[in-house]
Amino acid sequence: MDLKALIRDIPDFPKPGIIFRDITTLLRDREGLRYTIDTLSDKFQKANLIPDYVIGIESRGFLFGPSLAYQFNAGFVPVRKPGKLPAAVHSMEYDLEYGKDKVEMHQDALPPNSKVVIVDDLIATGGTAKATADLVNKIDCELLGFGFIIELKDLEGRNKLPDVPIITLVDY
Ligand SMILES: O=P(O)(O)OC[C@H]1O[C@H](OP(=O)(O)OP(=O)(O)O)[C@H](O)[C@@H]1O
Ligand SMILES: Nc1ncnc2[nH]cnc12
Repeated sequence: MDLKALIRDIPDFPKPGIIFRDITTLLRDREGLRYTIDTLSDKFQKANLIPDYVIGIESRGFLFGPSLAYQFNAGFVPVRKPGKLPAAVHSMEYDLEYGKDKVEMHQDALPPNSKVVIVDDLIATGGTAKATADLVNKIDCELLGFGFIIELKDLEGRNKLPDVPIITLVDY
């Protein structure tokens, strides 16, 4: 299936010069959505990456992570932007193009020695995924790999990530 044909390009959003890869048009397409989740989970399984927990990154990682977790009979753990999670959190700051941002995860979200994968819709500079991997590192868990629907290759975000398999479906 041609997933790129289902992803809409919006020029100059959210600022001039950025081509926004809009996955809402993929999500609303019933065959496209099924194909996306099935293919992502097949690729994980073929690589022998079977997690106990899927970690999804707010907010667009929440659109794919739970379905993937369901396929693996795994749990889903949200990583959120600051101040959203109610219980005690681990926090990790990371650099943006201008300034800084932060991601948080509940301290008790993952039992020690859990096997986890990190899922998001898209990897650009890799800062968000790297910060999420650093959060997992704070607890004694095993990061099996990453899954992204879209990779923006030119930004070389994968070079920031730890040396585990990275599964992607569409490159730009
Ligand atoms: O690789 P990076 O340069 O870190 O960028 C990738 C992140 O940017 C987007 O999220 P965004 O921060 O726009 O938030 P959203 O999912 O809530 O729209 C995307 O969903 C990834 O999480
Ligand atoms: N070009 C892009 N399209 C959609 N989401 C993004 N997040 C970072 N860069 C993006």
